[in-house]
Amino acid sequence: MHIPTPLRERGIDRVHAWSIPMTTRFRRITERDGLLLHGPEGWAEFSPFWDYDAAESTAWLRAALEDATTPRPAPRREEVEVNATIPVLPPVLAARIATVGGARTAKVKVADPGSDLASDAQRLEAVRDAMGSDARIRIDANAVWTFEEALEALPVLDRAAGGLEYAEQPCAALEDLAALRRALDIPIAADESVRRAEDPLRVARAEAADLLVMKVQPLGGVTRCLELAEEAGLPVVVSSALESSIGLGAGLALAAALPELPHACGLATATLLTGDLAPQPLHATGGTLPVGRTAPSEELLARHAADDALAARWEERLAACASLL
Ligand SMILES: O=C(O)CCC(=O)C1=CC=C[C@@H](O)[C@@H]1C(=O)O
Ligand SMILES: [Mg+2]
Repeated sequence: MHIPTPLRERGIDRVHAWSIPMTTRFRRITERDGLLLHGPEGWAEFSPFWDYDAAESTAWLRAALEDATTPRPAPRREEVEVNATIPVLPPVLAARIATVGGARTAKVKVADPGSDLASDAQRLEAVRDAMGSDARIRIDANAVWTFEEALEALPVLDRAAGGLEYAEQPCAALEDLAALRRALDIPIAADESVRRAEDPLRVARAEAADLLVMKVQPLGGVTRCLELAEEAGLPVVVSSALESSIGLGAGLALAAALPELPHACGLATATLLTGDLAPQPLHATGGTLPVGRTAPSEELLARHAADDALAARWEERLAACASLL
């Protein structure tokens, strides 16, 4: 694959396109794909979702370039506590994956077009039953509710879950998030209001969230996330963008470098992929993941190589983003 000049100049000497089917449909996708870039520090991942245009995807490229070419920040911890991530599934299946990898925290997807409030509540009840009373359960509504819908749904789901750790992005608008915080006793986390906003700190200034979800690629890299976290002054939950274990490693580097990490991180998503690029994929044990750089094997790069048509789309996308750097 052609390596754009600005990347070559930064020391990128290899680019590889990959594609791996997901175990379950998540975020309306059934297949995860992207590029790995190799540079002086090792391999890094560039894998913006296809609904991100070139301008928005350029932050993802900055993140990958930083990770491939500059040393990661000094870690303050060697392992990171992670949550199980539970897609919109029937209660029996949701309960089965709630404790995968020994997780003591679960994040349950709700408000999907394919589910309703009653089935979301049943999923939460099943997850609480499976995990026990001391586990933490959070939900993620991906910004789909109106304020009124959230005001109705959140107390119902809070009861079904036997208490929510927090609700992630119940509504899209900052005013609605702020009003929910005032109206309810359930902490609110901002995700889309951070990762897709022109100003990721506006949500903190608007007092519209109790905590911030940070994803390394959409926010432009580990260093930028650390700066944003310091400026925001709110607790941070590091979460993945459904990367392979190569990209998850950058999320773990951020989680390891944050001065404080009071909540489990959403980085245990390698189990949502049917395969991985690293011989030892980042699958949690004892509810944690180890911090450190993960390298792919040649065998797995070959096994999961994108076909020619997909590789050509990625080559084009890389060129477009590189020209915007
Ligand atoms: O936070 C987690 O437990 C895992 C990551 C996760 O849920 C997500 C990753 C990428 C895209 C998203 O739709 C989703 C999220 O909204 O947080
Ligand atoms: Mg989210």
